[in-house]
Amino acid sequence: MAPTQPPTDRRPVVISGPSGAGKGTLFNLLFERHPDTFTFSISHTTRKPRQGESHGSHYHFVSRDDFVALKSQGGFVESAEFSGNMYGTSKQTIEEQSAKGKVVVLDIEMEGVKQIKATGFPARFVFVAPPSEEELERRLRGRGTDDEPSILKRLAQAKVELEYAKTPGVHDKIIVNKDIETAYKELEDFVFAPEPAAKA
Ligand SMILES: Nc1ncnc2c1ncn2[C@@H]1O[C@H](COP(=O)(O)OP(=O)(O)OP(=O)(O)O)[C@@H](O)[C@H]1O
Repeated sequence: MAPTQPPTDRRPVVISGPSGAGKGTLFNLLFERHPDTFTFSISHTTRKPRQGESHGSHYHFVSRDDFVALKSQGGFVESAEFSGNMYGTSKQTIEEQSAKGKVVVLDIEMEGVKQIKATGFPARFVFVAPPSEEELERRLRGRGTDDEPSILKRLAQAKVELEYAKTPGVHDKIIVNKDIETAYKELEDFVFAPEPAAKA
């Protein structure tokens, strides 16, 4: 049976895994089936807003100087630069969203996961794996959102991520997304499970 009470474990849920493994599909189901329980973390970025994007809703749009200052104060749990723009998840944003009673969900790539772990920020780490590399390729092609170079890049990166995920203790839960409803149930069960007792 689907849980009717909010999760007792309030730590943010960090979801990572290769592009095309089905992270988005899974957390969209979680948001749909538990409206008002979860929220996405809103990232900071130095890139300019695109048409239709608003400050505080899609991103916190900040100047490079402000970004760098916040970073040097240890204000980000993770940050990265892509195509000349900086992106990061601020501790304050997570804390504010948690204070509104929501469980924060973060969709983060592997380097970000490493950074969050290094800061010791309390979080739960879920890795979504594809059933096989062949199926991952089928899904990436089937999705129809990427051109050939992008698909090849994602597949190469997937190998690195799948290798990293074998490191013991990195993830609290590994979900192999074969059948979507089975994988969803695993995610839901994990997210709603009580917080494990602290080790003495
Ligand atoms: N269990 C499943 N069985 C078959 N197809 C699936 C399954 N889960 C997801 N898919 C499909 O695989 C494709 C990739 O899924 P999705 O976009 O959710 O991946 P993602 O991990 O969020 O990727 P990205 O990191 O690039 O955003 C989509 O077309 C989706 O519909």
